Amino acid sequence: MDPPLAPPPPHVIIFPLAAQGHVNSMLKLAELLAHSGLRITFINSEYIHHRLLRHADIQARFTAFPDFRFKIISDGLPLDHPRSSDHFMTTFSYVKSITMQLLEELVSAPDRPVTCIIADGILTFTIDFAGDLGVPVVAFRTISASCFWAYFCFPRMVESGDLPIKGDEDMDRVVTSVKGMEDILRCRDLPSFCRVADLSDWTLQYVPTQTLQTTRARALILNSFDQLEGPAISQIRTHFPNLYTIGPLHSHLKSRLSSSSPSPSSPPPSPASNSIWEVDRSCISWLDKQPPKSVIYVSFGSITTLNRHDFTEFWYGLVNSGRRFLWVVRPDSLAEGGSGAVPEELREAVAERGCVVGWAPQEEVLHHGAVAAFLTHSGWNSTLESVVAGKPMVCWPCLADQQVNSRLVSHAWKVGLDMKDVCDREVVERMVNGVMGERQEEFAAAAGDLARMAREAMSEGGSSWGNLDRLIEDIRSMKPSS
Ligand SMILES: O=c1ccn([C@@H]2O[C@H](COP(=O)(O)OP(=O)(O)O[C@H]3O[C@H](CO)[C@@H](O)[C@H](O)[C@H]3O)[C@@H](O)[C@H]2O)c(=O)[nH]1
Ligand SMILES: C[C@H]1CC[C@@H]2C(C(=O)O)=CO[C@@H](O)[C@@H]21
Repeated sequence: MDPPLAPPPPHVIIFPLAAQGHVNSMLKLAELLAHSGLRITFINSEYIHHRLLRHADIQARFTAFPDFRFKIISDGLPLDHPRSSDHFMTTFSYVKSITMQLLEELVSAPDRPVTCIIADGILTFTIDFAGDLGVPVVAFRTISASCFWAYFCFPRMVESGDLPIKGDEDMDRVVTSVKGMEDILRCRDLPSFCRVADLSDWTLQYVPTQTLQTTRARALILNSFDQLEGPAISQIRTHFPNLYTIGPLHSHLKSRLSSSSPSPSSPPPSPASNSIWEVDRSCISWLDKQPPKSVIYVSFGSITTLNRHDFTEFWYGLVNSGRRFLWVVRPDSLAEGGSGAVPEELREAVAERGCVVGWAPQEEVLHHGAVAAFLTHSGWNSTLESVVAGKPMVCWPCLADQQVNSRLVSHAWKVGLDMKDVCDREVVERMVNGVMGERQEEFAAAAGDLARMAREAMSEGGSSWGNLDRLIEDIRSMKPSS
């Protein structure tokens, strides 16, 4: 008699918000779980998938896992829609309207019984729909634990009078109702959505509500590590007994792939690209020609746009600093359209000391020996990548969680400067020279310590490594939907 067939591996559906910063970290998680033998179905919007196929190596990378599938959905917008930062509020309601049918289709596939769904923590309606189908949901919030916790404390902030923020005079008022972070947050450091006087503002209601709804998920995954955000993580644990801090995911993935490579002495795999923009590698050749630690890398992420005034102030501040700089200016970076071209009188200096590309291999750039520091918008992926690379930061936060993240850099970890709420050429010049000049050693030492802690967390025996093993065992213990 033939031996009984081995049961199929657990099948996990991964459901990110259709945005570069979310897809990036959730694709890294997908690769980690596939690498451990789980079956994955990754839900991508047509817009994101189309661009990943064009600009990243996802086809080649994921065919290595025979059981890996992409499920393509619409985000409700035409493919040529510019998708600036405020389009998410439109897509949330459209994606919610199609999610029940989408999950019914996936869960009813006879050959791929679903074990669980890992859903973006900003899409908690998935918990209800999956619950109706008897499928557990694990939430993955792609922002910092500190920002997640600030959103979670929203009701306490309103009750204590910390919110609403009454106007400019309030911005430096200390916020005392985010437990564990009383000594660090001012009004101006709260997520940008808090900068409204009307508490019934849609976004101010939606994002904290999604955060509070997360308690109804079976578990919570955060792309962070215990030593990086101890105060917030210990508070979150009191509400989420099943909490998995498994970050920095981009580097955790490399650590796992290296440890399982045929010859551990082989160089770590080059960072897999999840870019939805065409990467211009000419900046690496340019960096190769620069002296060690002589360049400041400048990038404001995948959705931030700048108005003409801010663009001009950054151009003058960077040139006047006298430093070499590599600046990512996405084709859609300028809020009013146009190319963000160099002001005529700066062209000679830029030609001499600057390099401008539309999209860079950021992880590789941050690890390059010529790069001394990072002028960033403080998106969470960029922040973690700079932490792992041991590079000090100048932070110019724009949106959402970035305000919290920049405060962590300057006042919790002390690995850089926070240029929050200012865009002025003298300040840009001063801050760039602050991290690259007189205080360079101080910031580099602190950034080096943080990078070491990150390496420990995602090495075998570290907290993130152990938490990921625990998450995988938890998933294996779940019964697939019949
Ligand atoms: O030239 C570039 C510029 C960026 N990146 C990558 O693009 C990602 C950008 O992610 P992030 O730094 O998190 O910024 P956003 O794209 O703005 O991410 C959105 O999503 C994040 C996760 O939820 C939030 O923290 C941010 O505030 C939000 O704006 C990072 O992995 C970068 O390595 C490149 O590869 N090349
Ligand atoms: C545009 C933002 C709305 C919320 C998302 C987010 C989050 O809190 O998960 C962070 O920044 C952006 O990616 C999204």
